[in-house]
Amino acid sequence: MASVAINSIDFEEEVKKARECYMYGDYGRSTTFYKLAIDKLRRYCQTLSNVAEKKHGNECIVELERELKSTVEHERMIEEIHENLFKKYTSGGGGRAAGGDINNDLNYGSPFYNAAVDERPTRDPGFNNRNPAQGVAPFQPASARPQGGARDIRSANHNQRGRNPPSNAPHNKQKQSDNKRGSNQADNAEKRYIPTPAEKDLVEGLERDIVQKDPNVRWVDVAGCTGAKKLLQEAVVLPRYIPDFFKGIRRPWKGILLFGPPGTGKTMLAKAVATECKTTFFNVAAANLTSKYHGEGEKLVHLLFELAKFYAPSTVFIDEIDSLCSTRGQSNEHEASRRAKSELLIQMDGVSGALGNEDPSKMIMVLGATNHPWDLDDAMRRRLEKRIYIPLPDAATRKQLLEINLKEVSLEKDVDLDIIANKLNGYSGSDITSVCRDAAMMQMRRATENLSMTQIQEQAQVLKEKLQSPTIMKDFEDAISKISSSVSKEMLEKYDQWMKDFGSV
Ligand SMILES: Nc1ncnc2c1ncn2[C@@H]1O[C@H](COP(=O)(O)OP(=O)(O)OP(=O)(O)O)[C@@H](O)[C@H]1O
Repeated sequence: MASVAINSIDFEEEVKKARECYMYGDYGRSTTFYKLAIDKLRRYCQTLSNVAEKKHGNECIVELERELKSTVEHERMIEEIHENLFKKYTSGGGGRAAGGDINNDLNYGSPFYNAAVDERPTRDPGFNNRNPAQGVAPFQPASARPQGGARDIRSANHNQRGRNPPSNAPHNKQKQSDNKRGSNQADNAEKRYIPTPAEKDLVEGLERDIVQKDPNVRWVDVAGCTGAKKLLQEAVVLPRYIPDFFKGIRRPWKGILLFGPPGTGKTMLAKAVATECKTTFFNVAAANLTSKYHGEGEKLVHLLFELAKFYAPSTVFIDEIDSLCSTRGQSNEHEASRRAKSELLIQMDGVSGALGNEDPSKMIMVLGATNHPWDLDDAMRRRLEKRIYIPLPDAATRKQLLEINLKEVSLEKDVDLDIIANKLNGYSGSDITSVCRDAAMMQMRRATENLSMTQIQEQAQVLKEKLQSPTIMKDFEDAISKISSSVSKEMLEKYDQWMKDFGSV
């Protein structure tokens, strides 16, 4: 059939999706999209008066119906395979362990899956080797064709199995709703979110850049911040362990804001929350939501929360949240970021629903961080109900930070950490890390001061011994004189004021 010239109407999108779903083995959704497309095209043809156009439109309908029929057949075939497998395991031959889950058994990763026996459906011997695109009619536009060539239909079937067990198998009903979007791997394997073809790239990007299974930062790794730790424990950790108490008026907070000068440990605190609560950690730089994935911010935010629900319990940490949720209606606000922001607000409202279901294992906690709390949108500020100030470290915390940073550095006896901590008044945690790093490098600088690269190579062994000598007090004094505090007095006054106006204690 010739390519269709009726490009202007909106059934193209349905055809595109129908074919995409078909290519990826998602026959159920493919069928739905085909039906929608056919319906739209049929109605469109009824409005045509030009005979040739009408004839062409009807030819397209016939072609789409043919594609639909083949999709339905494939869907049936997959269901049949599942049924056969089910019969096999329930007739006693499969040796399933008591209490085992048939859905797990149907996964390829399962010990019950035997590729040699179960792989190929018998109904259509050529099916597994066929490029699915060959089976479908060339209804264009070409843009509607999936890019990158056809995917192996066997892996598509694999996905189909992992994703949705056969709808007509009664034993699967419960599991099916629990496991709607993800593959349910064998018992000990990690479950994975299976995206739709349209979501694939974004989900892969999110999983690569954002999801962290174990951030591995404990409370003890974060110096000071005692008040913040206590509040976070009360707000995040305790509801997970004693959910019955955190109901009604005591319901957990929808979201928490960590604000304060840069480099004071906000990110570390968020990671510690995720580690201590054993939640999946989503570490999102808000700016990425609008810039890195051009124009897809809204979709990305939506998917981010889909993933968070799927991998729940989750902690969604949004750093620099002010860059996404700055005061609304500013003339320079881009439409895409406005939409992403609205989606974030909607999703955050939904998060309380996740908590409201009273299942702590489904809990999603949104933690925002900002160095510019005064730039936050009112709507977002309201949703970040608990607002915790992470100030510059006090003297005791500064000493603790020095100890943490210098635990692998040998120090001369004259090094007095209390004196250094006093000198670092006004420095942030990351400023202190920089001072320690610089001080620890002084030894190497002294040793290599007048040497060329060639001489350094030649004297490597002697140098190595010299570098064993400890860091001295003067190294710290020199480092402090070179590195100044990154936070100004005016900024600190601004934080204090905002804390008085909007902060939580
Ligand atoms: N309280 C702290 N305990 C231990 N290390 C800290 C602390 N505060 C800062 N640091 C050091 O500073 C670095 C930066 O900390 P972190 O990223 O948590 O700060 P932040 O407040 O999130 O900064 P920003 O606002 O710039 O994102 C850490 O990797 C760590 O080396």
